[in-house]
Amino acid sequence: MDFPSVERAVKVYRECASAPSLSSASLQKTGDSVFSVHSTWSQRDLERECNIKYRQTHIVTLDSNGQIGDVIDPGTNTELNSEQLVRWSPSGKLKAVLRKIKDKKGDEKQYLEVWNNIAKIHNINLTALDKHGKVYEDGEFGCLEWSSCESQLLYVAEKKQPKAVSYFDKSKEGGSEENPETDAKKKDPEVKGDQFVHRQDWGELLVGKHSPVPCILNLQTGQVTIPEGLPNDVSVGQAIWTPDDSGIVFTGWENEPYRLGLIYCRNRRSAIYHLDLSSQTCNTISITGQSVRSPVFSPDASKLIYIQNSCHGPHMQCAQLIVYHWESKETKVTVDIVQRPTEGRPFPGLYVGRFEQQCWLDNETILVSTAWRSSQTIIAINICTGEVTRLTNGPDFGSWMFCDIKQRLILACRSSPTRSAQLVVGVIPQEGDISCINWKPLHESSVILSDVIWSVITLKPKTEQGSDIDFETIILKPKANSGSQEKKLPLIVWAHGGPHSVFSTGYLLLPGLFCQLGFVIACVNYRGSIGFGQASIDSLPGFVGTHDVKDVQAAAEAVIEQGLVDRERVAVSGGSHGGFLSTHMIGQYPDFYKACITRNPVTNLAAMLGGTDIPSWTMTEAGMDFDFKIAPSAEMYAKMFNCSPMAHIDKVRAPTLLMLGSDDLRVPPQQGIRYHEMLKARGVKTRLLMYPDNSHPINKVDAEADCFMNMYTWITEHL
Ligand SMILES: CC(=O)N[C@@H](C)C(=O)N[C@@H](C)C(=O)O
Repeated sequence: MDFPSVERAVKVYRECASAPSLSSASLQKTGDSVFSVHSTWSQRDLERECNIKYRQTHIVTLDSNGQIGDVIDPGTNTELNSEQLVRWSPSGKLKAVLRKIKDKKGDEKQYLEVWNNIAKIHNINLTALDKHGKVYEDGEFGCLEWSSCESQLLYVAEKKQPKAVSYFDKSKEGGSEENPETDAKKKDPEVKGDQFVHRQDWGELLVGKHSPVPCILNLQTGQVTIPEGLPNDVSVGQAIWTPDDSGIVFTGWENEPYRLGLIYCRNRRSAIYHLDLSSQTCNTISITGQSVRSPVFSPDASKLIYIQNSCHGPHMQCAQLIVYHWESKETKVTVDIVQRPTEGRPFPGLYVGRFEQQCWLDNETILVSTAWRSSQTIIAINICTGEVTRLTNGPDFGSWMFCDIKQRLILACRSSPTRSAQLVVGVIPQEGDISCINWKPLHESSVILSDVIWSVITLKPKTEQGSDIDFETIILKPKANSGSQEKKLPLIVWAHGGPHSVFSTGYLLLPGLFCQLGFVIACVNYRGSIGFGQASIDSLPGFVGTHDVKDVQAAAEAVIEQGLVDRERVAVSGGSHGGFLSTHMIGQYPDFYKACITRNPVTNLAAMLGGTDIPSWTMTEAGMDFDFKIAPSAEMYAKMFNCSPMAHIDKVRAPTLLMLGSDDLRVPPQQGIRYHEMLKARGVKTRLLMYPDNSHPINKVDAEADCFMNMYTWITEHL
């Protein structure tokens, strides 16, 4: 078959990759029945080789019936690359902005600004205050919270460490009149001989984040204080004010005995704490020995909700929703873990990282997005009864992210495999069925793949164990060929990473690109994916390399049975655990797959254990309990090796492209390098691309684009 030219692939990449992705969106009430929608987007800029950030504003009015009236787009997109966090005050009159700026010497400085509707009214140089290290702006720990009286801001930053100096540093032996700066710095405590002490951080994508502490900026004095009374050896994040501003509530992750990588791992031991600022006493609110996160107060301040799941086992799990009554201190599980959804009770459970800042419809109902089989769905939860109502379930958009709620106006972002992100608003009915929402788009999707059609198929597993758990596959087909039997198309089978994550029917850049270029794509949500109940998740550890492999193969066969695909031209792709699966497929089905493309693949669990930021993961997925003290035995290493792709290396024949991020702390590049060397030594065609300054996702703009073009040329050369 003639594949589209490389030039065509470049053009399609430019078009599809130009789709902006939403970073944040919020609603502000700006008048009677008038709301403004501020959204921040990130977009690849191939010319500048970076992601740019910009803000868009829309105005939404409600008519006399309380329904959406006009949507006005003033066309005021503004690029904003120095803003790290933005937070509107409770009254909506002030806006706090954390900004990162390079000074004339090229050193990075962080400022906290406050704006009113006319101008900037405060600007505090946090770096110059020198009370703490960098402010956290990530999605795990980061926060920026206004006190209810709008005079204080709460955020999280790296704890200031005593300065480490050499025993031989003469400048430290005494101040001098010529060097007053040295004298001033001498006021800070100094520790001799600590310069090279290893300080563990929170791992992949959280490099340099060791010991976050809460910080309070008083806007009247311009002073920052780090509250006293914090628990020892706990990393503080997601801090919020208590309703009367007398204290703070936060998530604290245990630092001891050592940190395990936090990103993509919602099973780290943590607790919800309440610190009383005047008495400087700190108490736990949640029970200990769990993994908890995201505390949020109800609007009437009577209840605190948070998310809880086990701190043992799989890295992502179905979670409980906990309600804590602030006065009585009583705790209740309001939404429990769902083992197996059924036809009568299809809700598959909660899979939530963090609640949105404003998630309350009223004092009883919260709104949240969660994985629901192969879609991302907005649900409403009555926290008194635990009743769950699905608010989004249309055929056109499979991915819905809840953004904000003001009064009964809801702001959401939706997408599908053929349409990039689109902001929509709707009004939640006061009475009757709250899922009857007429959604109104604020703009068109910036990319529409009109030549692609998508569907989801449900499959039964072909293994005895766990055979009662079904799984799904998202299929993308080029429209022109979807009805034709004559010209069969090449197929790419795609496996997601994790393994406990999911492909949702939102905008999928790489699968969409390949489909635009004439491939059929099967994105497999094998057993163990999130969104299908806890029993599905628990069915995989101990069976990786078997159950997941069989499900991926069953999905490939099912798509071929539909008659559109040429079974002689099948390739496999995936990153990380998806790379583990891709390399397994070419080892276990050497006649079936004609090419393999993989990003930072796990190829040998036994070897990964010593180099990854999540040694616990390698043991759990191989079916063993992790203990912080464990020094694995030879049998344990054997178990990990035996379920790895490396155990099948002798059978591999498919040409294999490996793309590695040199700075990946999650799956060390040696995993891919060794696999590449083993293939070379066996005469199997292979190519290794190493992307400097890229970590696990390989998502720097130039690297990502280069990955795609190399994937395309590799596949078209070998299919
Ligand atoms: C928990 C985790 O990070 N596992 C990795 C091996 C993995 O598969 N990561 C996923 C999220 C990825 O796609 O990179």
